[in-house]
Amino acid sequence: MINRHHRETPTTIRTLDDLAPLADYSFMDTLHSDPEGKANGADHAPRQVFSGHYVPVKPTPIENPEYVSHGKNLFRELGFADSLAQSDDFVRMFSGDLSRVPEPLRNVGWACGYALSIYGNEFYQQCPFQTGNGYGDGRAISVLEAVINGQRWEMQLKGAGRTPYCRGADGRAVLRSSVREFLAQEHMHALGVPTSRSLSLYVSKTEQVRRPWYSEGSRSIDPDILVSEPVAISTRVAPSFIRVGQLELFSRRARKEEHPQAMEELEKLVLHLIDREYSDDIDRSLATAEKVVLLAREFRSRLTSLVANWIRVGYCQGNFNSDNCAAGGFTLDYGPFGFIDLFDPQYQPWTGGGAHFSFLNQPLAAERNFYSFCSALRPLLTAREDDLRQLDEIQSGFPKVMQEQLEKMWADKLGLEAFDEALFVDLAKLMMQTTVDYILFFRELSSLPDDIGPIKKSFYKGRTYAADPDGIDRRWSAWLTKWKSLTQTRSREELSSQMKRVNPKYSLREWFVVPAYQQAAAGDYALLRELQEVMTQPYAEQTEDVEKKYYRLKPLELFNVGGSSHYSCSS
Ligand SMILES: Nc1ncnc2c1ncn2[C@@H]1O[C@H](COP(=O)(O)OP(=O)(O)OP(=O)(O)O)[C@@H](O)[C@H]1O
Ligand SMILES: [Mg+2]
Repeated sequence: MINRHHRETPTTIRTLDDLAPLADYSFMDTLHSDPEGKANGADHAPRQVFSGHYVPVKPTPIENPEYVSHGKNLFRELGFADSLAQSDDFVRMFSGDLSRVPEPLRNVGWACGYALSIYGNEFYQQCPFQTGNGYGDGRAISVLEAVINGQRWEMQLKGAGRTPYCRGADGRAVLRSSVREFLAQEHMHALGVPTSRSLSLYVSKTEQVRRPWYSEGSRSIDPDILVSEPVAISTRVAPSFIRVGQLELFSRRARKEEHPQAMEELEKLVLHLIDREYSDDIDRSLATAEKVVLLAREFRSRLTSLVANWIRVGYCQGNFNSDNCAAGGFTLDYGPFGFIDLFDPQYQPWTGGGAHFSFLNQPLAAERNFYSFCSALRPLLTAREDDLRQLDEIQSGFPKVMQEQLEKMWADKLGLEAFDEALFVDLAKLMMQTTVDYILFFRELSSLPDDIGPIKKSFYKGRTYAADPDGIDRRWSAWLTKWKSLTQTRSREELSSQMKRVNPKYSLREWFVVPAYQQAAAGDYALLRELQEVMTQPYAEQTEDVEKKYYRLKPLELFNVGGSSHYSCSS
């Protein structure tokens, strides 16, 4: 018999009325609201927020919202009917208008402050007040926490207008950047890489904002024109949106004893993080100090695995600051990211990012974020010598764990039982000298070619190759022979299918996305939806048509094009 008091998720959620009873705002009982925040959420002007974990903020709806797309796989996982995404009250809520949501949904959302460390160094100057009290969710506003099928999800609008942390900016996101994030999140999930997820995407038919961008075909490093672009709101979903930078904000306050509750607020945030993101790994009944040590160990394991996965699939985050590093260990903030075409350890699409956030430097950038994370936890272990020593050991052990994860990842990509350094070093050299397409190369290799014919499909044939093609081909043949000799312990079929589960066939290359958001800006969403379909099955062979269109080298004329090969901002 069904217990009528037990909150069962209906088999299918068809209306906002079905979703409303699943809302759970209990975090408001444990976390602190900014004491100066206006309860009605009419708090949109930039100001300093001195304490509290969140500020109540009412989103600013976009005018005349139109449905663009929704995360179909996520909808299925949540038990949402596809039709829900286009139903009036759902569209209204997720395009920023909370004024008419059914109870017990609330008509005020919330935004959070966070601190910033860049490559492990604490920064304050990005805050308009130079104190760190005005930095945080400048255009991200959460509107709901809900427990759906036993799992808790926070739903966060991006581009829903100003918050106290907007730093004088408009709080909007343009369609271009919203499309990029929307597609990338579901692609990453399908690639098997932990990430925030995409719920929905709505665009305004009438409201536009001006942003610096690149003229058609521009090769300029920095944007060379101002363009008017439609504003959009995408909603992303995760168990929480707590960032390493958020822990740092509260830790800095505790360290400096900025207010009497600073230490308590840090502890509450850390316990909240554990509850939302680590409840399966950390026993609730432990004391805080014990939990903190376990948290550091588990986050280290997730972060190293995450970054190894990024490299496996050819993803460069671009701006891996501590405020873009989710404390739950998943990918967050798809701003100046990119998926690699040509293998280049220094690949970095963001012109403001520098080499420290480049493709193969991501393990080091992660290490810096991990150090910021551990430093933020340290005040909670004051005078606990033994726990502090453990934390230090966990911190200093990061490079070793990272290296193990990377070696395992390269071994998997190559279908080897164990990492072979000499083979790998030879390969990396050859890939760079030949200039190969990262995705095509590993996928062709996964078909276990008899000779180098098939893998030549992945060659861009740069200058070094062109100077001695036969010589380099011979080296490839020798490499392939050596590689094969190391893979002979497994049956061919088993090896190939296993490699194809690790090496994607389709990747969300920027030059696929550009025409999709351009057409979307003109009201045509067909290409965007096609990309969504293709990129949510990245390991599948798919049809011949799809293969022709999406499994190929980047056309040479598209290299070095502003807005596609590189971008200075992404908002
Ligand atoms: N148009 C804008 N209006 C207000 N604040 C903004 C705007 N664009 C960026 N910000 C804020 O500037 C900071 C740095 O921006 P960044 O590009 O890392 O983040 P983002 O893409 O907005 O957000 P997130 O990290 O939440 O995905 C963030 O705190 C962000 O909220
Ligand atoms: Mg960010």
